[in-house]
Amino acid sequence: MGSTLRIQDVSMSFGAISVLKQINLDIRAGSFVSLLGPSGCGKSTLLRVIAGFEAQQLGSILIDGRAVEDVPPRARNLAMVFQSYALYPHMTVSENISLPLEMELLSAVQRLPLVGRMAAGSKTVWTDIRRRVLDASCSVQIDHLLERRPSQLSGGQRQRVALARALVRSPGLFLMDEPLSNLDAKLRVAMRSELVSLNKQLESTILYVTHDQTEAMAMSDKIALMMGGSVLQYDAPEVLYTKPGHLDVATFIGQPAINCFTARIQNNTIVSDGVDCKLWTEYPNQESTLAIRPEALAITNKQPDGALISIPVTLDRVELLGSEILLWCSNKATGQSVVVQTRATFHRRLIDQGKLSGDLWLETDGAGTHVFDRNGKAVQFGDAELVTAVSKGGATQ
Ligand SMILES: Nc1ncnc2c1ncn2[C@@H]1O[C@H](COP(=O)(O)OP(=O)(O)OP(=O)(O)O)[C@@H](O)[C@H]1O
Repeated sequence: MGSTLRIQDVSMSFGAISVLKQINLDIRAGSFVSLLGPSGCGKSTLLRVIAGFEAQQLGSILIDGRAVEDVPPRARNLAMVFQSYALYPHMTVSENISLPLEMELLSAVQRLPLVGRMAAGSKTVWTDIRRRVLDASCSVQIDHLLERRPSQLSGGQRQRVALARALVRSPGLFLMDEPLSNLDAKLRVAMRSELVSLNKQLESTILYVTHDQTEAMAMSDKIALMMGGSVLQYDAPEVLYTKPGHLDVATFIGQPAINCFTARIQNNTIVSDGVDCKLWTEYPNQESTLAIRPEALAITNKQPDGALISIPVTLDRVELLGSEILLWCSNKATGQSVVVQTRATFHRRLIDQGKLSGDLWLETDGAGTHVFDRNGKAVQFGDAELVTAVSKGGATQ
């Protein structure tokens, strides 16, 4: 069974540069959690602190409920997998995988070349090591490569060796730092599902560093989105996407990026230039941001009647992605670019029906729409017309 990991108020600086700012994370045993964020936000540093290669100035790390500040890296019951594989070129695959076990299980005498094999108890330990090397290499399907050297392997095979070397000690926690980023796109996708299967099969806990949101969204039970040394949101992937708590989360997650409009909260309504917006909020007056996911917008040549949000636009460019299509538009009043994502077949139908000619509008019923206050915090809002109806004693359904 995997370990639990608790990170409590961890802060860390390199000299005057504050790299981790009061990080708090609770990671369940057996779960797959990603640290996601842009380059330089502190993901690798946090991993190195957990591994014990760097020391935090404040806060604690608890593995299986035990504070590990005074526990050396080797004794923390964890294994790290790096982007660079870190294999020994002069050793065979088998020797690379067995090395961590040899260091752990054999005495200094038993490790001596030739004579070590004859030392007392050595035979039993070596039998155990060989069995575990075979088990680990079978788990990642490289048991047929055990006698090769790293230079005789492809990138994907080398990464599997690095994984097997981490697996062989059966640690409760795996720390993985961008382990797939040296692989080509196709192999990366294949290895993604293998890592998830391995996580479920071994019930091990995996903390996985990546700056690739697709990778994090595809693999993780939960994602900690980091920026500037802080965790902005720690949630399941779909929650990060559908309920971003902060503007930076909304803009980081999603491809193409969410459309953002400068707006203001004015006497309980949300106002944005060139946008007909019928959103209501109890929030106090202030500058804000209105954000709409590209797939939540529909394009029409009929002036929207009753849409919560509509925007008069011109259609500038169409970009085919395969089954999906991007419609790059600009707001007629402000010139601001707005992107719409839709099915290519649906777009074809609109053209055939002559619905992409003449005056055009984008509209949404409020799905995929978010409002953020001047500090970037998510704002609760509702339908202004519904609120008016309720206040006049009208029906709410
Ligand atoms: N040994 C060090 N000395 C000084 N500054 C460091 C050191 N290691 C990292 N930093 C700084 O700490 C910050 C966080 O670095 P870190 O490697 O943790 O970021 P990251 O999110 O993993 O980035 P990337 O995705 O590019 O690997 C960066 O500004 C980096 O320059």
